[in-house]
Amino acid sequence: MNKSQRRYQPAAPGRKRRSNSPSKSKSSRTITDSNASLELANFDFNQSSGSSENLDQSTLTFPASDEDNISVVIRVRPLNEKEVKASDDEVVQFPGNGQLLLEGNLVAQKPRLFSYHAVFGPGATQTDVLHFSGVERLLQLAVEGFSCTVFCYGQTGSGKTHTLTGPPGLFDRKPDPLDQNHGLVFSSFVFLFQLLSQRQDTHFVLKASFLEIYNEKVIDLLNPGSARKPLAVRWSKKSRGFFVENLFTVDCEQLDDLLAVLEEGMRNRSVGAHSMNDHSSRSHTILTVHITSEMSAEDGVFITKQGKINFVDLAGSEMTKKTHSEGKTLEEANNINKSLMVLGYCIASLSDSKKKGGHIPYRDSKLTKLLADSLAGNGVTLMIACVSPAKSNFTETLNTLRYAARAKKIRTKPVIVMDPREALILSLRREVNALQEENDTLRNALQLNASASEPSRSRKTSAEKGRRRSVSGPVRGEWSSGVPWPDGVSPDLSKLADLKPEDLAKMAEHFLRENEALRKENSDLFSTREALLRDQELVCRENERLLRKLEDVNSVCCRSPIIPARPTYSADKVQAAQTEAEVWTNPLAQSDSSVYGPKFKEDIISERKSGKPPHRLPDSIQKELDKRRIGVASKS
Ligand SMILES: Nc1ncnc2c1ncn2[C@@H]1O[C@H](COP(=O)(O)OP(=O)(O)OP(=O)(O)O)[C@@H](O)[C@H]1O
Repeated sequence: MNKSQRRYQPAAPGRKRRSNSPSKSKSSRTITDSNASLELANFDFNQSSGSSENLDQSTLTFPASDEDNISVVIRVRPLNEKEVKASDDEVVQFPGNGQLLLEGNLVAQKPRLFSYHAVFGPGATQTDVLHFSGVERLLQLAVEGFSCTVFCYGQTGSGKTHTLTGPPGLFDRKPDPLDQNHGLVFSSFVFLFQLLSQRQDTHFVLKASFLEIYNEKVIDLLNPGSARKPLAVRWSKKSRGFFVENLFTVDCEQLDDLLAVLEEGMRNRSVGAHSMNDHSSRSHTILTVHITSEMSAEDGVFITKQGKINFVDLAGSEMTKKTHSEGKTLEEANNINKSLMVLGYCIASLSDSKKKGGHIPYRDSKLTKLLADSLAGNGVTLMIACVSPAKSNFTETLNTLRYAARAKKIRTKPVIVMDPREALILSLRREVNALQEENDTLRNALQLNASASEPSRSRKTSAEKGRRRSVSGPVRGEWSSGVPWPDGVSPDLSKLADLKPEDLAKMAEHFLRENEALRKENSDLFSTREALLRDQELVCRENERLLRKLEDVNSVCCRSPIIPARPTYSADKVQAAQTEAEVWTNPLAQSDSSVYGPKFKEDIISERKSGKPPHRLPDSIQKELDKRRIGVASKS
């Protein structure tokens, strides 16, 4: 990439930013112009502003709460030329408070009211989406070490690509950085570099990758090669997540480098035309910026955090009858719909509180494998659902709004990703500091010439610490660590000056023993922690092994004509459900009473005695079995 050709100003001059007043925090608000409306409800303006003051850097959990829902905002695009020409009616209304009203399509249908974190009307600008969708807050969190994702979902032609990267053609020529049409990705990059420039105490390293999932194949958009060779998606034991093997990542020292990644990927992504969109994305794309930060913490310890932000532009769901897709476009549409269906099942399972802890079919598509962490793992996620206001798209709009409402119920547990060794060193360092403080307190208690207030303060501190360590509090004649006083009675520390030298010597000896006991306790705690970490590692490995086994079993099940395939949430499953009469099993292959019960076993035995085939098998399989049986019979 030629960097010199792509040099931009870090902060685009002349771009007006709407200031977010802190006083508007958590307020409902509507911004309207001639034909625009932007409703914001229950939305924390502080959190979406450019300040990182709210972030508690000392904790390893998400600052708002230890569990948080996926944020969901809706963007309604204006009617397009075709819809205007056809005098299509608008069926979407904006009552305010982050609500959206979808009018009934038929006279008999009731209007439906949905509620989200924010709703952007047709007149909302790209800058409005940047400031009020919460993406700025996500960028701050990514800088703090969280794993963040913004994904756009919606039917084909609803404005996903427009929202993320801008209108079509923007990247056909060298893009103008001042163009107000740039999407969220471009303006996020600018905002990100502004954030980084404010953090002089931290060293940042940025790397970016850009991939697409086209017909269930992962293609590197920064290094597609002439053959567009697909890359493998694998499970990482270390990060406990899926990753794309050999994906090209580019070091991005400057804003230019990030923008060059965006341009390059946009040029290489798969785009096609159908009757509902002339520039339809035929693949899902994931642009990831990895942000590694290194800052000095305490006593020369450096803390490294690995944050990231994913921008996911999903291909639009499409009704192939309406898009008139055929041939290659039809194959693409089927793959798009299939992977979106798996995503839908994952979202439905995750949002259903009754299914908490149940199986989530992430492994059924590449898209869900790569989004697993964003959907329910340790990430912070923002979903932008794009819809059309036109009556002709009523069904698709209703589906998207339902999908989005479900996603809103999903809770994730965001955590900062840190190097485990560094985290351990930091916590050990903190323990050592606490011990040193304790020593100082004890030493202070021994200083005879100290001012009168000194011993009383020391006594208070020691007593407080004793309370912290001992559940039942210090017992008379016994120090908090359990080391008894020589004569069984603790001395009055406020009268240290009156003590005899031999008593003081005894006391000093006692404090030394006390200190020794504390060190031992500390080292015991560390050994326990080490043992626990080892146990955890073993459990993880075992889990890993079982998952691999499960995958093997699945793949065997899917291949075998005898064993029914595991129900997967895919088009196949729906088809199978529709033709239930065709679903069959081979009970001879499975006679485990724990699965089928004793009655089932008896049935099989009686069926075997009667010589009847247990179930009607498909003809081709039955013929094959008969052939083999004949073969066996003639041999014998
Ligand atoms: N909010 C908007 N304001 C103005 N034009 C818009 C808006 N949203 C979408 N459009 C226009 O509508 C057309 C279709 O949008 P876009 O290609 O972004 O849809 P999409 O959801 O990404 O579709 P697909 O899933 O087929 O890729 C584009 O010409 C785009 O510029």
